[in-house]
Amino acid sequence: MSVIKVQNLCKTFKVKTKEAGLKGSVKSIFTPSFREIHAVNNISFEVEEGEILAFIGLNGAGKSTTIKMMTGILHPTSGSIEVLGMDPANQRKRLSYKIGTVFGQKSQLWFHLPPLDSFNLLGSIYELDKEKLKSRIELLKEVFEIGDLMDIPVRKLSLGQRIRCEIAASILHEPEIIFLDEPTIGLDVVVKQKIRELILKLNKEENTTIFLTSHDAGDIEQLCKRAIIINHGEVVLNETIKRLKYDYLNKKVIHIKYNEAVEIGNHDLDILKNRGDAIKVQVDTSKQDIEEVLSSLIKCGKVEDIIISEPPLEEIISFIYKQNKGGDRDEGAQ
Ligand SMILES: Nc1ncnc2c1ncn2[C@@H]1O[C@H](COP(=O)(O)OP(=O)(O)OP(=O)(O)O)[C@@H](O)[C@H]1O
Repeated sequence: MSVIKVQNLCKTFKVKTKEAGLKGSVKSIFTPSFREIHAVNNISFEVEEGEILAFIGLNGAGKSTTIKMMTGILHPTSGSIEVLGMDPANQRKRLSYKIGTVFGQKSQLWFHLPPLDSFNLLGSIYELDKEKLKSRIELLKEVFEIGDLMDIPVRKLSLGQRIRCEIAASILHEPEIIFLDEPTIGLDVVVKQKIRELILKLNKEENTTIFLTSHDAGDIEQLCKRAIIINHGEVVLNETIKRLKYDYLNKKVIHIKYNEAVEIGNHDLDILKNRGDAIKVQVDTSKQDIEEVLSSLIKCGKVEDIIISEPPLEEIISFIYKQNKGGDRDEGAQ
């Protein structure tokens, strides 16, 4: 069953333009001119109940504008949105009881208050029964391991601690859908992994539908089953992660350091860099078994260090854009 239905959605912003200098400023007062930014340009997609969907694109592609329309913050210019059978723009309050939002860069917790106070305030806003709120807070304290943080003012929490509290706060009222906009931004790898585990647990145990935007390939690979990629406010790809992995997320880079210079031999390897004692090899996992490549490299000499990395998501998205003749951008489409 689809819990989100978006059809031919458009959002156009009208922004005032001004010529440079004092003359331009005066002219813009008496004869203002405008230009249009088509932030979201005729997109359609659906999200199934219990799905974790990645909604990705480079800066300025239209992700936040779409989320804002789906949560009722912005009104569409044209097209339609249905979230849990409701029209977000006209039923924003009713919808807010059923959805949760986390904007990684903005806090919904009161900065100078401890999380417990914010949780109690949010409980009142969502009109939760006192006993139910208490037991929900107890459960979230345990699952999110935030029991020790509940009395510390939010401004004194680390970013990772704050994000754990943010996500807990966003699901206090047991929403059916949560919108996570960059939930792991700025976090170190260990905390990132913890947040990913919590998101998966939430999806599994409460069957919460998750609409996720992220610039982190790891988030997408580990959490999502499907990704929608947008560019210039248009959907350029709507594909399963399995397919995406096969087509685009299949490149891994092995950095290997030996204690002395080695001879790699006649292997069928895509060597990006060879310093003798340090070698960088790219593996296309859809064609080569990474385990086999690793074991052949390990046999070449005494290994001091191995790192396996993947290309940044931006690189992958740019590649997809080029394939779809979209081109890159960091500003609004005209
Ligand atoms: N209130 C606004 N007024 C005018 N233009 C806007 C407004 N909000 C967004 N835009 C423009 O719409 C386009 C899409 O912006 P949006 O914030 O949706 O992108 P995004 O994909 O979320 O980018 P990012 O990853 O940087 O957050 C951009 O060109 C942006 O400048």
